[in-house]
Amino acid sequence: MKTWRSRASAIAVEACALLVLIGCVAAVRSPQARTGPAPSPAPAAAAAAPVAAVAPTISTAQDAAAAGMVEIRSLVPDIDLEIRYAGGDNFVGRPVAGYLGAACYLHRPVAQALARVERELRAQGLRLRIYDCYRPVRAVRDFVAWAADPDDQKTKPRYYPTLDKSRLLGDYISPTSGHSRGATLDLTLLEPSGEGYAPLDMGTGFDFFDELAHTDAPGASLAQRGHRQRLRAAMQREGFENYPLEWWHYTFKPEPTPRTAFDFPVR
Ligand SMILES: C[C@@H](N)C(=O)N[C@H](C)C(=O)O
Ligand SMILES: [Zn+2]
Repeated sequence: MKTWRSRASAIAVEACALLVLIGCVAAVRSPQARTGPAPSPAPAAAAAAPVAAVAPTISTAQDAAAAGMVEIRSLVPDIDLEIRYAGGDNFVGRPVAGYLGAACYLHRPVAQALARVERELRAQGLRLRIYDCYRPVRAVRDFVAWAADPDDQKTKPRYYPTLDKSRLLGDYISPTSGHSRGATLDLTLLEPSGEGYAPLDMGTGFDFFDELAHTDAPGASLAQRGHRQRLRAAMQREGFENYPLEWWHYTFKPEPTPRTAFDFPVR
């Protein structure tokens, strides 16, 4: 027959086991235990957001050369650049801090890989349009401050009509963006149109923060998903990985400086 002492120790063991289990579940659910921010409801959102697992250190490099980066036009002089954060046509609705000009800086091997993508696409009659490349840390801080201001909703109809502004930080705007490490860029495909080139229909515009922008969104038409897959295939062939929540966002792997972010201005 069990004594009260042995019954008490059995209960204590069970209680400990329960606590361990609760601890494990809490750890799995805790944002600190994940590499990315809060999960989105759609299946594609199960992918980890492009947030550094360890906060990167910020380099003191004052310009691209010191950072080991090159401007893409030094390799492809006529590449199509539409650097949105250097002007007012973006989700913030004004030029973003740190963008003093419209330029695309990337670490040299990343820029070289991008030049190869452009060359392969030109052979198929297509081209790239680049929306953003290296993004200074101060620009990311500007995004974070904008996201924290609920009074400024002027770009909501165009950029996040279905989402509350408080939901953008994390899945759609990273507070420690890979762009600041110089191996990530945002881009789309262009096709011949009239005298020049026009963007292929991707189903949403650049920086449209919505499930429809998830690369494999079931809501996109077959043709739109086909265009997204064409961009993804061309980028993957040269070592770039897509972020599944944004059809336009790619990172070259392995990153040349995975633990270092930069803060020199884009000019
Ligand atoms: C803001 C958007 N263009 C983008 O780049 N989003 C990802 C998640 C990022 O901020 O790194
Ligand atoms: Zn991006």
